[in-house]
Amino acid sequence: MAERLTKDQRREALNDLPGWSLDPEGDAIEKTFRFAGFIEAFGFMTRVALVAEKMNHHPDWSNVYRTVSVRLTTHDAGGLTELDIKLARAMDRLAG
Ligand SMILES: C[C@H](O)[C@H](O)[C@H]1CNC2=NC(N)=NC(=O)C2=N1
Repeated sequence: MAERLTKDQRREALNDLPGWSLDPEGDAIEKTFRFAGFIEAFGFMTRVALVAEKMNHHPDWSNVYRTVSVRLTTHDAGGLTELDIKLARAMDRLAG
């Protein structure tokens, strides 16, 4: 199972993830993605869903019209792990 990141590892990972922020407890990272419209937002979610399923690592997220709000945490570990960082990078790539 993936190990929770240390404080230093969390800080280092976030330096490399523009737009992502740590939640107050340090157990999750969050980002709000905004798209041109609903179809673009939903297309993003569809592409991410395929990657997430392949990784067996799934986002907590919600969609309102052209906005997708994302929170990444590793439920099995009760906090942030390398899997969340990997998925965050994939989401940034798929949003671009
Ligand atoms: C059994 C299965 O491996 C787990 O339930 C997976 C599925 N997707 C998951 N997604 C996330 N974000 N955290 C998890 O701990 C997790 N665990």
